[in-house]
Amino acid sequence: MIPSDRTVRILDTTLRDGEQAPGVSLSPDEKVEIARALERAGVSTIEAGSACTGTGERRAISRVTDLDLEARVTSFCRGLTGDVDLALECDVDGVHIVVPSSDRHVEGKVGTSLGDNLVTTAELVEYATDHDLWVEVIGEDGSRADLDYLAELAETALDAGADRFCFADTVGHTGPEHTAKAVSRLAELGPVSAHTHDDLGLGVANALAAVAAGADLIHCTVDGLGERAGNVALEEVAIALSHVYDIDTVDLEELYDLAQTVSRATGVQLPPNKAVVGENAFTHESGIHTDGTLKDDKMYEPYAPETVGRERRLALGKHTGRAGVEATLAEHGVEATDDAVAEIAARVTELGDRGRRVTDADLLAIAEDVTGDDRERMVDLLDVQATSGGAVPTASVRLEVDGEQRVASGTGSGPVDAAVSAIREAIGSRADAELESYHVDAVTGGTDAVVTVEVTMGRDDRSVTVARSEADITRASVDAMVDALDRLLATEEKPFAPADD
Ligand SMILES: CC(=O)SCCNC(=O)CCNC(=O)[C@H](O)C(C)(C)COP(=O)(O)OP(=O)(O)OC[C@H]1O[C@@H](n2cnc3c(N)ncnc32)[C@H](O)[C@@H]1OP(=O)(O)O
Repeated sequence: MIPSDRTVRILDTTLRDGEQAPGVSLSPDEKVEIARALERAGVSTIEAGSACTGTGERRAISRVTDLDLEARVTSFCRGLTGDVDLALECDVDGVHIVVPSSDRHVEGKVGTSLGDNLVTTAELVEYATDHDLWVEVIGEDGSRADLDYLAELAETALDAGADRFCFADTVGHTGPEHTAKAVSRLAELGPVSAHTHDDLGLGVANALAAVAAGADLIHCTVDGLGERAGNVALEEVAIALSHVYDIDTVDLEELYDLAQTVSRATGVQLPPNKAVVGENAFTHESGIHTDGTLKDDKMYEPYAPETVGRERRLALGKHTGRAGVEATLAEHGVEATDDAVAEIAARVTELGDRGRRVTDADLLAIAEDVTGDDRERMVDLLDVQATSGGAVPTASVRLEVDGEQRVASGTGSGPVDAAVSAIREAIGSRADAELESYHVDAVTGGTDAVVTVEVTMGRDDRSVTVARSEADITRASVDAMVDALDRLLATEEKPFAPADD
């Protein structure tokens, strides 16, 4: 049990351990952007990188220290005074001195002895504290170390002046019982942190066990990025401590923005089912859940999506029931009789049965078919042409807008971007909408693959999702966007300015 009056702080290591995820490399600008987002969330410490890695990394760490944040900014250092010197060059507030603690790491990796390792650790801590650095000593591979030796190492570090010692489950090897046993032993000696990895999917369980046993600083990464299966995810630790134990760590409302910022910068997409920040975390498709949620929004959610800066969404698919159909139609200003709703729900399920995700546009088309309500299109795509490969990708579109033909062209970073500019030019700014999301999936293999483009466009407080499948990605994208625009504008009176708008 963790009492709610415990103070627990978050140390974020996205910029160091998170960046060690294969394929991830952050530019100095990206590190700065993420550090600012971490500061907004209120983490206590930002491990900005490993100064020993090279001049580029040192430049990036220095950019973060230059921000003069409230959060303590630190660097990873191996057990080498040279690494501490390099960290000092970046003007960090503190260092994590990583020393081996298991026999495997002491003898097999660093090639020293258990006794010499203690001596070196004490010397390094004194060296770093002499330079006015905040010092955390991390006993690398601590979960596989002999616990008596780990405690001796911690005592040596603390006696030499280290601010804290960190229990590291470096390879994500252990479980909550051993974590609790080790951390409670270390906590008798002084302040303890915990650094857990998710190789067994036990990162959060071990972090919470560490807190229960006395750790008061938890190393995390945003989105759980990190070596191999990753580190424990900041958003998961923060929400678990808040929701289950009533302990505040960071500003929870910042979590979604933080997750998106890191995902964009690293190029690592979030799994849809990821706790807290995944696309599906507050999305309901199945009929029973949707119906229950519409009756009481707490019915199928542990906490409100707004708590973590998100919104609830209803999705359509194989498991949709009448309540979900009625609510989604209402969002688009469509009313239907009970019989029509039942028929539309049956057709949505049928479409879902074919393995398709059902979009808003699908639902509205089914509804029109069932109710016999024809509607006039506000925007229709007559033609699109795009060229790429030259200096500037360009596109031209011919649209029918409110009964009148409009032709426009645009340029962009690629043919799709150019086509979007052309559409914007053709419809005018008063009828513009925001492209909220854009996904492309190859449905078939090979260079002749059919691609499915799914776009969500929003205008005021409404959004519409449309999917199109074609061999030509530009055509599919433009078709989907024009359809979404058409659906968004259909409920408005005179959304278009004159042609010369
Ligand atoms: C659990 C963790 O996350 S550990 C952090 C991992 N982070 C990194 O590796 C940071 C990025 N790494 C790098 O930029 C490079 O590996 C550098 C600059 C640190 C070192 O590069 P190189 O000199 O080419 O060494 P290389 O990468 O081949 O090997 C690592 C060296 O660090 C030593 N080392 C590893 N851990 C420690 C430690 N805790 N204390 C002292 N030395 C250590 C190894 O023994 C090895 O030294 P050796 O070549 O004398 O055997």
